[in-house]
Amino acid sequence: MTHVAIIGGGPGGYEAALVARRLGAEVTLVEREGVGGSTVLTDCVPSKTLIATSDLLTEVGSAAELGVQMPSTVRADLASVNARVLRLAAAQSHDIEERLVSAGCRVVRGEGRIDAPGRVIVRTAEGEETLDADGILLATGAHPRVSEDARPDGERILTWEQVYGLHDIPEHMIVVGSGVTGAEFASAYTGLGAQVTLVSSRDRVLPGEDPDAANLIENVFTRRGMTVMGNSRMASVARDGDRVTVTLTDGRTVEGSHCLLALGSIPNTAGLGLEEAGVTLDDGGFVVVDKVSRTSVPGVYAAGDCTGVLMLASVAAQQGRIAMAHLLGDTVNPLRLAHVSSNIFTSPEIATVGISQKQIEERGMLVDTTILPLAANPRAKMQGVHDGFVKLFARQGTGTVVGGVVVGPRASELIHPVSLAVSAQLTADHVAEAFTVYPSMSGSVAEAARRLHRLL
Ligand SMILES: Cc1cc2nc3c(=O)[nH]c(=O)nc-3n(C[C@H](O)[C@H](O)[C@H](O)COP(=O)(O)OP(=O)(O)OC[C@H]3O[C@@H](n4cnc5c(N)ncnc54)[C@H](O)[C@@H]3O)c2cc1C
Ligand SMILES: NC(=O)c1ccc[n+]([C@@H]2O[C@H](COP(=O)([O-])OP(=O)(O)OC[C@H]3O[C@@H](n4cnc5c(N)ncnc54)[C@H](O)[C@@H]3O)[C@@H](O)[C@H]2O)c1
Repeated sequence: MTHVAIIGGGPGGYEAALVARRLGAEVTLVEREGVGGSTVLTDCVPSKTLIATSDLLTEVGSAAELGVQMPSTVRADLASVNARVLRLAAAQSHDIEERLVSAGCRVVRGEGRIDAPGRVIVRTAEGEETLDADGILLATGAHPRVSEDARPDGERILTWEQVYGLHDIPEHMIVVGSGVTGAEFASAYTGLGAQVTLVSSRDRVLPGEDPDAANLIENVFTRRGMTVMGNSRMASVARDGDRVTVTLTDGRTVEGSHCLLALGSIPNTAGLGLEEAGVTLDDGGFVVVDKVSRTSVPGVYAAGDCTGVLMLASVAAQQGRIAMAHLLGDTVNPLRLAHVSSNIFTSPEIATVGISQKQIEERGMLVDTTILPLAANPRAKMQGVHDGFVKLFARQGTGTVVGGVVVGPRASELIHPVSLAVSAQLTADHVAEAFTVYPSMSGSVAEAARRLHRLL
């Protein structure tokens, strides 16, 4: 039987393990922290659980518009919120481990490294174990980037992994970094009632995202009382008792009660024996892979954040599945990044799929674009939703939908018809002709598609 050794138990690793078992391989999964990985224990699952509470409070904040009087004391008990966050994360990790074990995978708690192609050494609490494997998958993820001059102390200066230890809503949270992580936490703590300052090194928040969506969210942030500091690069963070001071590279300072560092991630590729085994890394230390997750060494595959390819849980899982299909001789469809859908869990949410406006402009693609504000949607009016839009991109000539952006409440759900259209290469007319419920937010997806109708 083919033996597969997987290092790392996040979605890149555990989804691969399940596929490999289904394809008849013997599987050993090595994980040093907990099955589910950072996704489940520190990143995706905890942050979205925290955001669920923040969203509820944000919604309650608009109750008066819908004719409901709420007491002014509605507030979150952060100690209970964070206890729930950690409980849910631990339960999900446990569920995934049970799934793996009942599927017949062997899960080893320990630190793995490649000794040579075909051999993994695991350091466990009991000692060392050698695994001889026909195929190896690296799915070791990434960890928060910090700086020498901004050292997290786990109390006032925090990484996103440490915020669940807080028992009280921070009086003034300074979030440094306005990528997806920074924007989500800035939005969440604003919803939870904290004063928030977002320090952005670029001229706008979410620099890598759709410009209309980024402008909208920045306007919402400032309207809700957040201070957004553009073109502001952090040089250092210092703590003095219960105050923190963020000093910017131009000498300005910002003072608050807490600081959250959201400066990006570093791949977990050091100390894994990769260079010695001949696995090529790029300048950032990410494992270089092709579209079927192969590294430069035959039989060694890599998936997820350690590869730096679109750092999303869904992409990590897909890379892992593809790697196992390739290794074990099943039908393989190479990774198609042009079909990926993702969501930024700010309030409102920003969901995107397929090709972006930036890519359209850079590639000079002949694409028609339509943007339809949600404010005109009857359901949105009934629900008091004022911010959001649907934006669709369709190829000129064929009308094929190649991408889209939805900004609004539960945009993560509303994007699905657009995602289906992109992956099935449907035309805007197909999307327009499908019935939508009246009244519904999804009516705006169909209406936007109708606006793309062209007489060919
Ligand atoms: C705050 C935050 C929120 C996010 N929210 C979302 C979201 O909503 N949706 C989304 O799609 N993505 C989200 N992401 C991105 C997502 O979390 C990552 O893309 C995903 O975790 C990548 O999965 P992975 O399997 O590559 O790595 P991980 O989930 O990081 O798992 C890697 C595992 O490998 C283990 N490991 C590392 N080295 C070794 C070793 N030598 N031996 C044994 N084990 C080892 C680690 O302990 C870890 O458990 C978020 C990221 C952050 C930072
Ligand atoms: N909802 C989701 O799916 C979700 C949520 C969070 C993260 N992620 C993924 O994780 C990946 C990483 O996102 P991220 O936001 O953690 O990292 P990022 O690298 O995208 O953003 C970090 C930001 O910090 C800024 N920065 C760095 N040093 C700074 C300094 N000294 N002062 C001020 N700003 C500074 C950078 O310019 C950058 O804009 C992304 O691929 C993202 O898609 C996904």
